[in-house]
Amino acid sequence: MTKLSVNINKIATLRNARGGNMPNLLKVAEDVQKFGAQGITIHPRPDERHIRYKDAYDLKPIVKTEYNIEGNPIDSFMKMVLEIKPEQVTLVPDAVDAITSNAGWDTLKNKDFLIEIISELKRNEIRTSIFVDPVKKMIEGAAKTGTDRIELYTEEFAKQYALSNKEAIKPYTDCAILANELNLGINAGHDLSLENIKFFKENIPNLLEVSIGHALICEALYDGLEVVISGYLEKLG
Ligand SMILES: CC(=O)[C@@H](O)[C@H](O)COP(=O)(O)O
Ligand SMILES: NCC(=O)COP(=O)(O)O
Repeated sequence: MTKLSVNINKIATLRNARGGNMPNLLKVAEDVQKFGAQGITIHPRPDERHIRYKDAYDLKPIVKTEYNIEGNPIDSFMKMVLEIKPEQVTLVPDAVDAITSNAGWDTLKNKDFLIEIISELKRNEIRTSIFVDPVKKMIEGAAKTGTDRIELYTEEFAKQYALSNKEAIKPYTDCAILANELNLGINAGHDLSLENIKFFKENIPNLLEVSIGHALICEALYDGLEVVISGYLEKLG
């Protein structure tokens, strides 16, 4: 089974546009779970332009499924996740001013740093995942960091799929086979959508979890969160 974790960053973006509490992020998180999503993902950024650190704390008692917090493990991020203790922390090597995530870890160059951060998270009984490009030597490097899982960075797949280039799945499938051999759990995310998710899932052996935000919220503008979430669950089932 592949779990659907809904990234609610965009709900916070909309709320922040007017400075009030509409839409209510906590209510949306409750409803998303009620509609069947098996997790909630947030990716707070240092400028707090969407999810704020306070939201991350407020969400803790609301998330009854799996709480996944993503981000660059700068000091303020680590302090926060060690206090909140979500089920999973996904490490992403974002630049401070990145518009969105745009690269996976170089797991070779950052090996010692990742080992240190991952050990600290695991000492606190938090499952770890690290965001990686579909490049075999980066998967091999990931296995040496001690991480529980990898998150395959799927932007390039999504871009090529939209151009009908289905061959673009190959590096993802190859890396997934390797990750399975190395006993790494496999998550995936970035630009996954109702259009491309079924094909992606069918080609990734043992895909444990996808985190989806941007497309899912855009799709929900037309069809509503409940219908869209059940659409994903059907395709992931
Ligand atoms: C790691 C990843 O792909 C997502 O977390 C994405 O970066 C969401 O962040 P934004 O909502 O800031 O684009
Ligand atoms: N980890 C990926 C994520 O949380 C959502 O990415 P996107 O669907 O907003 O591109």
